[in-house]
Formats: sequence, structure tokens, C-alpha cells
Amino acid sequence: MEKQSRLLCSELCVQRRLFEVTLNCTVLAWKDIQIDKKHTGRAIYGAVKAGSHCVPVCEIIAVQEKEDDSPCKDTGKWQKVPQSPADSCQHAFTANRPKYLLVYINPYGGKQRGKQIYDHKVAPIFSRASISTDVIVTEHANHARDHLKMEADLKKYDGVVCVGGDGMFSEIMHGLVSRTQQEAGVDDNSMEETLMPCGLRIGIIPAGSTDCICYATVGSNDPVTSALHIVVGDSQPMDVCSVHNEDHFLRYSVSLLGYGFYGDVLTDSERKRWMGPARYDISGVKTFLSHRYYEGTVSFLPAEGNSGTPRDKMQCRSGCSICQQTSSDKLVSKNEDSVSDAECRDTWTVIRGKFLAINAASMSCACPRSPKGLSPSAHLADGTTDLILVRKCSRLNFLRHLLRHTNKDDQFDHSFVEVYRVKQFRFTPRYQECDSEVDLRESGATGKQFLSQICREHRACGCMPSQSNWNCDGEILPHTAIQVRVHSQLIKLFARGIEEQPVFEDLYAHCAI
Ligand SMILES: CCCCCCCCCCCCC/C=C/[C@@H](O)[C@H](CO)NC(=O)CCCCCCCCCCCCCCC
Ligand SMILES: Nc1ncnc2c1ncn2[C@@H]1O[C@H](COP(=O)(O)OP(=O)(O)OP(=O)(O)O)[C@@H](O)[C@H]1O
Ligand SMILES: [Ca+2]
Repeated sequence: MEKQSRLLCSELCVQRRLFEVTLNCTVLAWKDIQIDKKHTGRAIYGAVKAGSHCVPVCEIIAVQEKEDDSPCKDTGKWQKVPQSPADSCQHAFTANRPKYLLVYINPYGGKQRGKQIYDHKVAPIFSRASISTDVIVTEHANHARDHLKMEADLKKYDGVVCVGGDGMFSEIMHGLVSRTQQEAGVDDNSMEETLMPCGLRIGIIPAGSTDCICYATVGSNDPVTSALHIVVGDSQPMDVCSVHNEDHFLRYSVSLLGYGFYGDVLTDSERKRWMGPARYDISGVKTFLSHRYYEGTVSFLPAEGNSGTPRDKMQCRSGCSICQQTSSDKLVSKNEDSVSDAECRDTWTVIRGKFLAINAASMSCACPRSPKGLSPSAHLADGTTDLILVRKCSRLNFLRHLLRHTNKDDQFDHSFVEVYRVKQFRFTPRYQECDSEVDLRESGATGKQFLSQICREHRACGCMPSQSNWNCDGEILPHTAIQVRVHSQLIKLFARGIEEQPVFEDLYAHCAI
């Protein structure tokens, strides 16, 4: 038997069925053995009624030693694994696994089942995998963010887990990113600063209303699947956008930054929180019917060279080559000129107009409501965001555009929709634009005087330019003029991206083998 590729081979009897089991450094495999006593009296390998099964060793949750008390005891041929290959094998698949996790549960997210989901579905898996936990059930909004930012002894942990929805994830991400910048002495109010990547991975146990971040990084919103990704120590880097108003940091975003339609849906739905997840549909219909458009200027720095385009069919999947290319480019560019030097050479594209929606999707934003997301080919970790501009159009056309979020057609194949893959962008609503500011300075008025002056004038003539709010991953921003920069791969999740085939189907059922 070759030492590395075939460490163990045995027959195993489970519930009166005989299996041939093999274990090497990468795979545990087992197949049914049919005893053909009639003809040869010998076991026939491969002539199986049920199929063969295998599990990559790196995905085994736990190994439990048991006394063999089965009736087939005498037929068992387990051979002792030589200690050193067994150790290296074990080390290889447990090296990236977390041993101690800090868990925050939002008891009020989604359908208010966060605590129940954690206790019944997740805690037993962590305990079987010998993971220790400190669990905090939050008592108020921003409890988790502030605890992470100021109090938690992060050196103790191998990761942070949030049980809740996108809002709860956002709290954890803000806490962790801010803490990392504080400790590294990085000023997050400066847009030019290169942010320090976070050391701890974040796990998401979905228990919210949209669960877009979990859905777009795992491919489902199933708590057990997410718990298994945490246990096996998966790692998925992810881009984070910083959002500023002048020299003032506002928030980070990983999924959707939306002005116009999605800003208005969120503003309206916040007043209906008591309705639970249905609030988004009610506010969605209401906002659709109001059909408001907004004027302003969008400027952006387009992404370079081989980053693909939002309209190609290169969807971000597990092991995505575009995101991997970004990782290696980052390593190379560390020794070259700084990001801001490179960006100074780039030219900004400026687009002025009337928009029903301005959406920046840093990831696909896939969720159960929109299985392929707002930008199906956006990438999790490519250092860019897809900027989608939906210009003023008829209600019918806007409905056709929204319907494309739910079907297979090219979302962007409409004359009133434009999409760009960008590294940075800015938005200025019409009433704050520079020419107004020039008038203001010429008239010698202060900012406040000028704003109240245009308010008075426009109220009188009835053409007051309306303004929306920015929806930043489900939070309303306090400013409409914003500057956004994508920070490539700033955080890491316990995930591996969306896989074409579910991998854990048989795994949990067999974890005691
Ligand atoms: C005609 C059917 C059209 C269906 C269109 C469904 C589009 C759904 C797209 C969802 C995109 C979610 C992006 C993720 C954003 C998260 O960071 C954030 C935090 O959780 N969620 C929201 O802001 C929550 C945003 C929730 C938005 C829900 C919008 C529902 C729109 C309904 C429009 C109905 C028009 C009917 C006309 C008769
Ligand atoms: N104990 C708490 N009491 C009140 N609010 C809380 C508490 N813990 C967290 N929150 C806040 O609740 C908000 C919503 O939580 P969460 O994201 O878990 O659910 P959701 O809004 O239903 O889901 P989604 O964000 O996916 O739409 C978050 O913004 C979070 O800051
Ligand atoms: Ca991205």
C-alpha cells in the first residue's frame, strides 16, 4: 500500500450493510459491497446497488473513536495509521479551522428567530466540531458594533459570527473594520488612506429579512450550510466600499449602495419594521407607483483592463479566476507605486442626468427575491463595484427593468439603463452642484443662506428639485452628496463563494464515521 495515497482500507458494517472504506490524505471514500455467495462466495467490489460516496478529508467535521461492537467485528481489517502521516493529515485539514469564536445574536432580526436558529441548528454543530464560543445576545442596535470596536478581546478569537440579517452583518463588519483601522493608526476620515485588511474572518448565520450577503457568498440562506462553512474554516475575501461626505467618513458598504428607487423603498420600509420582511414588498409597490426621479451628476473612475464587464457572463463562483487575479495583482502592486498615485493618472467620466435609480452593486446582491441579483456578474473580491444608472423612463419601462431582477434576461439591455464597472465614484445632487455654488459665492451668501434662498424660490414656483436618500446595505445615509472608493479584499468571510453543486449534502449525515 502506498504510504501517502492509501493510508487505510477496511470493511465496515453499518446497519447490516457492508462497505469498503478507504482513507487517504485527501479523500474518505466508501462503497457498498454486495456478497455474491451463490457464485464465488467472495465479495464483489464495485457491483453495488447503492453508489459510491466520498468526502474530501478537509470537509470532515469531526472524528470520533468508538469501540467496535458491531456483528461484523471479526471481519474488520482496520490497520493502524502510522503516527506521523496521520498527524500531518490531521494538521493539513484542521489548520484553517476556527477553535474559538465570538458569536453575536440579534434576537429581533427577520422573523425574530435568531436565538432559536442558533441554539437548535448551529450550536450543536460547533460543539461536535469542538469549537468553543462566547455568545452575546444583543440588547440594542449597535451593541455588537460597539462591543467589537471598543471592548472585545479579539486576540482570543479565530473569528466572529453574526446571527441575523444584512443589518447585523453590517454592524459586525463596521466594528471589525473600525477596530482594525484604530489599531493600525489609519484615519478613516481620509478617503486617500489605504485601509488595513481585517485579520479575523466573519461567519454569517442567516436570520434576517433579505440575507443578501449570505446568499451571495454561499449560494443559499440556510443556517446549517453556513455553520458548516465556518467549521471547516473556509475563507472568502470580500471588497468593502468606504463612503465619505467630503472629509467625513459615513459608512462602509459591501452589497448595495442605492439612490432613488432603493433609497426610497428603504426610507418608507423603516417606518414599517413591525411588518417584518413583508415591509419591503409594500414599500416597493408604493415607491414604484410614486415614480420619482432625481437629478444630479455621477462621476466615476472606470476599472482597468482584465476585470471583465458587468454584461459579460463571467459570474463569480467558488475559486473565481477574476478575484484570484486581483489577489495576485495586489501582491505585486505592494512594491510598486501607491494606489492614489495610480489613480491620479486615471481620468474621471462624468454623467449628468435625471435618474430613477443609481445603484452600486459591489457583489451580485443575489437574494431569494432576486436569485441572480442586481448585477449577476459582479465579483465578490475584484476591487470594483458595478454602477447601474437607470435614467428617467416610463413606469412601464421601469417595471420591465425591475422584472429583469427576477428573470434570466440581460438586466442591462434597455436604452435607459447604463452600467459601468468602477473603482471609485461620486454623486452630487443637482441642488448642490458646483454652478450653484459659484452663483452662491458670487452673490456673497453663506451656504446656509444660499440653501434657504433656493428652498424659498423653488417652493414658490413649485419646481423644488427633490432628493432621495442613499440606501447603504440597508441603512439610510445622512448625506446625498457622497464619494465612494472600493477597498479590494478588505475583509474575509467563512465562505467559499457560490458553488455550482451543493457540497454538504451527504456530509452532515456521515460526520460521525
Ligand atoms: C415586479 C417585481 C419586481 C421584483 C423586483 C425585486 C427586486 C429585489 C431586489 C433586491 C435587491 C436587494 C439588494 C440588497 C440590499 C441589501 O443591502 C439591503 C439590506 O438587507 N436590503 C434592502 O435594502 C432591501 C431592499 C428590498 C427591495 C425590495 C423591492 C421590492 C420591489 C417591488 C416592486 C414591485 C413593483 C410592482 C408593480 C406593480
Ligand atoms: N437587540 C437589538 N434590538 C434592536 N435592534 C437590534 C438589536 N440587535 C441588532 N439590532 C439592529 O437590528 C437591525 C436589523 O437586524 P438584522 O439585519 O439582523 O435583520 P433584518 O433587518 O430583518 O434583516 P436584513 O438586514 O437582512 O433585511 C440591525 O440594523 C441591527 O443594528
Ligand atoms: Ca466587487
